[in-house]
Order: sequence, then C-alpha cells, then structure tokens
Amino acid sequence: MSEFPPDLGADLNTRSIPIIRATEPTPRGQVIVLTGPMGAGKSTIAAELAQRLGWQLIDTDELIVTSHGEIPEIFVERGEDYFRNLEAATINRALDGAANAVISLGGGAVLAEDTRKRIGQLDTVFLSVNEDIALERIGGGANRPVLAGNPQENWRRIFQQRLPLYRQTSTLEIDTSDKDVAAVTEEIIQHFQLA
Ligand SMILES: Nc1ncnc2c1ncn2[C@@H]1O[C@H](COP(=O)(O)OP(=O)(O)OP(=O)(O)O)[C@@H](O)[C@H]1O
Ligand SMILES: O=C(O)C1=C[C@@H](O)[C@@H](O)[C@H](O)C1
Ligand SMILES: [Mg+2]
Repeated sequence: MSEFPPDLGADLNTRSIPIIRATEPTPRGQVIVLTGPMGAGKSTIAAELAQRLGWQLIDTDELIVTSHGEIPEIFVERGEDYFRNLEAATINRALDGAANAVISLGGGAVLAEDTRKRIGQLDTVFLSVNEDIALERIGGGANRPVLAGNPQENWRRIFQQRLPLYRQTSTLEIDTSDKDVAAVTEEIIQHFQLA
C-alpha cells in the first residue's frame, strides 16, 4: 500500500520524483529603473510614470532620507564612502522587494559595481540632460553635496566621469533637456509597451 505523505528519501535513487509546490511562485511584475545625473528629472519622471501606470513609486534618495536623515548631513557627519554603502544597500533592498514599481536612483548610484550589475539586467532608462538645463533645474545645487563649491564645474566633471556607467547599465537613453515631463513619461511607456 502506498503511504501518504510518500517517503521521498527512501525512493530517491529508484524513481523520479515530481516536484510538488503548494502554490506557484507569485510573478514579480515589472520594474523600471531611472538613472542619470542630478537635474535629469529622475524623481519627477518616476512619480509621473508610477502614477500613470498605477505602480509603486520608490525613490532611493527619499528612502535614505526617511531612514537616515538629510543627505548633506550624512556626507558631513559620515563621509561619502559611508553614504555610497548606504545607497547600495538601500537599492539592493528596494530591488529585492520591487514588483510593478518605478525606481528612481540617486545620481551617483551607478558608482557601485553591485548596483550596476543588478540594474544592468533590468529595464533601466538613462535620463540625460545638458549642463545648462540641469543647472537651471537644480538651482545652486542646494542639498547636493557633491556639487558644493562650484556647482557648474562639479556637475560637468561628474557627468563626464559617470556617462559611460549610465550608458552601460541602460537600454534606453532619453535626453530630457527639451522635453516636458509628460513627453518623457510617454516615451518610456511606448518604448517598453507598458500601456
Ligand atoms: N522634463 C522636465 N522639464 C522641466 N523641468 C523638469 C523636468 N524634469 C524635472 N524637472 C524639474 O527639475 C528639477 C529637478 O528634477 P528632479 O529632482 O526630478 O531631478 P533628479 O534627476 O531626481 O535629480 P537628483 O539626482 O538630484 O535626485 C525639479 O524641480 C523638476 O520639477
Ligand atoms: O550625483 C550624486 O552623487 C548624488 C545625487 C543625488 O541624487 C543624491 O544621491 C546625492 O546628493 C548624491
Ligand atoms: Mg532625484
């Protein structure tokens, strides 16, 4: 007489055992990641896109602020390396839990190799912007410690350094300089056939 539950261990080598799952794994849904320099509009476009799709909005800079306080204070009190580790860990956790989500990253998130590896396998959009428009949008660079001292020169240098990283981790690049928020959002929706 066959026993129930079957003794799988006893029969392991003699017959093939079907894999039985109580439930099928839940589909994780889709994730769109926005990357790019300060002033490209990542946070703004992510909010608009999430609203249009009815998806979850995750802004990793905001997650850091909520849990650890203002970014300039973290830079002053703990230094940039500490912030980058915090940022990479925050992004990892956000990606682990994300399903049907739009994720806006900080401008320097691509500096972390782990982050590059992960977002390079996802639908990642590089939002680009030219220097003049970026500086117009972010004003004097308040609240952005990496621009302190000379926002224009720093923005330009940082953008040049990171440009290859933005490009190697994305599958779509949109120059937002002369496009409004609705137009950029629509371009992403069309490209990934989200609606
Ligand atoms: N396409 C756009 N057209 C005009 N203004 C925009 C556009 N996108 C964003 N902005 C404005 O530019 C400013 C900066 O945008 P936002 O904060 O979204 O940039 P960000 O890429 O998230 O920057 P950071 O890396 O510093 O977080 C905001 O005031 C926003 O309203
Ligand atoms: O480009 C950067 O290095 C940064 C951009 C912002 O989004 C913040 O993550 C922080 O101010 C650092
Ligand atoms: Mg932002």
